[in-house]
Amino acid sequence: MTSTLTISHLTKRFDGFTALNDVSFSVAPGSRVALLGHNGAGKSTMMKIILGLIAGDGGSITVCNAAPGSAEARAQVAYLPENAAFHPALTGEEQLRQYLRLRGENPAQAMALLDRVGLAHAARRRIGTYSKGMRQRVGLAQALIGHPRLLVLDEPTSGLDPVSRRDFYALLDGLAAEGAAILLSSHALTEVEARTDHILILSKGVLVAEGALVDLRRRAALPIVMTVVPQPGQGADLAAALPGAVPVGGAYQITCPQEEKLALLGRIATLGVADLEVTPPSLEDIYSHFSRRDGQ
Ligand SMILES: Nc1ncnc2c1ncn2[C@@H]1O[C@H](COP(=O)(O)OP(=O)(O)OP(=O)(O)O)[C@@H](O)[C@H]1O
Repeated sequence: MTSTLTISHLTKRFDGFTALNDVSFSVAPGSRVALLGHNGAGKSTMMKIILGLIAGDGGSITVCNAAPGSAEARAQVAYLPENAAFHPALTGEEQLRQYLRLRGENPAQAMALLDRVGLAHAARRRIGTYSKGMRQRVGLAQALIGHPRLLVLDEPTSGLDPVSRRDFYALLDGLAAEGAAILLSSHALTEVEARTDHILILSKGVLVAEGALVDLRRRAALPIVMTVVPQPGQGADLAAALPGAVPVGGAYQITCPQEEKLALLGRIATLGVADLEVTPPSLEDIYSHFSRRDGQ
């Protein structure tokens, strides 16, 4: 399948400072890709290059089979900045109609777009009265104009409450299911872990890890944690049978390397415990592992 976005050996320097160093990756249609990295890692720089706002210094980049920033690419790419700003005196509908006109589309689509992002009820209210979550939805509605093949979203859920975040990702899921490719940056690793298919980790301008969460987890080879709940009155026996187990609120936690997981599970099963929970390393653990390896 042809990639919607292909970046090959991309390098960007600012006055001798290397913001992106030999970065290569691609984004397939219908995939939800998270771009992670510390402050200053190069995420925004990458997005600006994808959008054609600035040029790279080396390497190549193809956006929807076109050069970034070309009319062909711009027609197929949508961007949502972290803090989308709108005219506070316009209603949601008026703002959307204006964007539609600017994109050469029929302004009558405004209500359908607002409905799609759950804002139809507030379409005739001024944006100045909208909450942050509602303004983000206006931004997303604007980004949906013209059925883009690639959505570039810069920290789209920052400042949103948990329900708004969930709704926002549900919308993205629908777009991805229709074949749109989504590249989003985020510092909210827990939600990224659950809602994206592919993860890119940038550290000081270098792509230090890339893959599905399950691949990154395997490559990081971080220990897993087992939480074992003893049968009533059996805590001391359980602790004696599992050297290294740490008591935590009536249960015992054991940390073990991935490769010893199954053997340990077998041993625990013979002990007749009341309950058992296996916690794999989180994306936060994996992210720290790959970022810190490079001195972050
Ligand atoms: N126009 C510029 N001139 C000089 N340096 C720049 C310029 N734009 C970005 N940089 C530098 O490039 C590096 C990457 O910046 P960038 O904004 O891409 O990081 P980021 O990963 O988006 O960070 P954040 O999470 O804080 O938004 C930083 O060190 C930044 O200071």
